[in-house]
Amino acid sequence: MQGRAGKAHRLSAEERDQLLPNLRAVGWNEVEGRDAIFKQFHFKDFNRAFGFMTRVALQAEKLDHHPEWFNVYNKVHITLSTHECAGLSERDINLASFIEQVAVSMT
Ligand SMILES: C[C@H](O)[C@H](O)[C@H]1CNC2=NC(N)=NC(=O)C2=N1
Repeated sequence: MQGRAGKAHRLSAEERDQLLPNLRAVGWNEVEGRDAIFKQFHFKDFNRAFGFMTRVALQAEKLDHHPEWFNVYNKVHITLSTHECAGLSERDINLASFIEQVAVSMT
């Protein structure tokens, strides 16, 4: 069981300036009116979309940090935020980074 990836405090402005540009560069965007990030993923088919979700889900369990997500056929919409601090924490950044690795391997 991996420990929790990072503390659950809201990211400071400096941390955001450091950490968010890399995620914006691959399509993550801040959510209007909520301290969260969002990205839409499109896969070739449902199988790949659900395989992606399965791999992310297993990591979310290991990290005890879970996405908010929606799936219809080959599309997966993901919102990340840390409920404990009602905002973005490094756990969200870590999970987003993992999600990107899985997504790249599922194209
Ligand atoms: C009890 C359990 O450890 C907590 O509810 C975990 C579960 N997964 C979580 N996921 C997210 N995104 N934020 C949390 O604060 C959180 N807390």
